[in-house]
Amino acid sequence: MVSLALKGVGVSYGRRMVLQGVDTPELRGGEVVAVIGANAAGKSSLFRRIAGLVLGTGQVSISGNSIVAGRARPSACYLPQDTAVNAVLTVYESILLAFKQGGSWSVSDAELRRIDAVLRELEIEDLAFRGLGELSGGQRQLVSIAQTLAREPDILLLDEPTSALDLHRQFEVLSLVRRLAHERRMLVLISIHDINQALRFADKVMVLAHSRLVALGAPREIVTPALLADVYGVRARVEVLDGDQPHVIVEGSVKHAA
Ligand SMILES: Nc1ncnc2c1ncn2[C@@H]1O[C@H](COP(=O)(O)OP(=O)(O)OP(=O)(O)O)[C@@H](O)[C@H]1O
Repeated sequence: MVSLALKGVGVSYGRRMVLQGVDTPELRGGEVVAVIGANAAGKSSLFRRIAGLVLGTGQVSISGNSIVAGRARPSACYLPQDTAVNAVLTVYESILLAFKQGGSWSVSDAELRRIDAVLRELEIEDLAFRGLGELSGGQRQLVSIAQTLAREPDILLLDEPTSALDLHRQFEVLSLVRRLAHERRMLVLISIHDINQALRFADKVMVLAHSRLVALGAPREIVTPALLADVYGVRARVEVLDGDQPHVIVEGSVKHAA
């Protein structure tokens, strides 16, 4: 089973350090880890560092092997926040291309069935032969997710994958990702601003603030009013709804507290 561990990981852009000293215990396949934090906290930078797309200090180990930036690493697949659109391709072609990246160009029936299954699971079969350029923002986001899932990576780094999706689609995508993580023993790191979705779908929460990892653990233990005040500057309470589901209710800003 795949595992990921970070030791003293840092990221700088030029002389500006945006993350430092990020240490984690071994995160294992089969888990969904929500990475949360305010805007510019370094969530995308951490993902790029894990994917080997930016250099930095410390050590990223995947299944015990240290990762070196710039080397191809098919086991970790990064879905960026903003994905470029090649308007010439159809949805199906774009998924096929993403899927075949770095591999042979022959396509087996089993591989075509895998793409069909991903389209079906994301409920976008009707888009298969539409051009990418004619899709809505949410539809494009679903296609990007399909491209990533079709590759069946061991580690999936999803950077705000539901930011453009409606409520139904958010629920469906997060449920699917959670199910696939558990079934395929895939490790999923997902950056997400909706704390309630993180509480609902993640097995663990990782919190970035003040250029550091400030907390990592079970969502209901980590997400407390004190943490929300520190990380987001909000006054909030956590209520248990539907019997067992914790839910964050934001009441105001710490700055404007009486
Ligand atoms: N390519 C880059 N060059 C220089 N600075 C960068 C670059 N990418 C990100 N940064 C800076 O690094 C910091 C962290 O950015 P990052 O995108 O990792 O944050 P984030 O937590 O993903 O933010 P958001 O929630 O707003 O998407 C920010 O201050 C940002 O301006």
